[in-house]
Amino acid sequence: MAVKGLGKPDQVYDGSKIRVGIIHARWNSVIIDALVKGAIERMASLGVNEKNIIVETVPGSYELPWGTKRFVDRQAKLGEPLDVVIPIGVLIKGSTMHFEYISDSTTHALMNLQEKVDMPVIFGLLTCMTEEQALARAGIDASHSMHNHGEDWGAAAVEMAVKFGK
Ligand SMILES: O=c1[nH]c(NC[C@H](O)[C@H](O)[C@H](O)CO)c([N+](=O)[O-])c(=O)[nH]1
Repeated sequence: MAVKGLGKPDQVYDGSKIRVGIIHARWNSVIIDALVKGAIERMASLGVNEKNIIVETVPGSYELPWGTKRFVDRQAKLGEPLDVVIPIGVLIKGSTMHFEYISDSTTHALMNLQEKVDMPVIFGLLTCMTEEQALARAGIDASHSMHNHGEDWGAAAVEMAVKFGK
């Protein structure tokens, strides 16, 4: 019996009235692209209009917190305010402590950002020990051993924006 993983939603949420921002890093782009695609496809299946999904990028995961804050501010200034934002990054452990420091600092910064931007900031950071782990969590490993985590992030974005929107 599968124990781990996202449980069934308490109801199906209608995303037709929300605007979502996706801001993704450009490191490990093959994995990033699969995660972004999965998030967009799941949100479209929940009624989010693709013209209401705005995609922005930053160089790496470390830039996600500041980039997200400025992205949210910019959209508000344009008169196209976001209801929820999904920062997406893929960190893969190398031979130094770089991975640990970016993973930890970026995670805390994204969590704390929610109060500052007053909207849900979905946690779309993969922190993987190997490339194989990252490929599996984007649903693109050879054995398709796991589903695409981007789909979970898309579903969480719709639920949080609809359930707790302003
Ligand atoms: O998004 C990532 N950024 C990474 N580094 C770049 C970092 O996020 C910043 O862009 C850079 O340090 C400049 O600020 C990574 N590694 O170093 O391994 C990584 O795996 N993933």
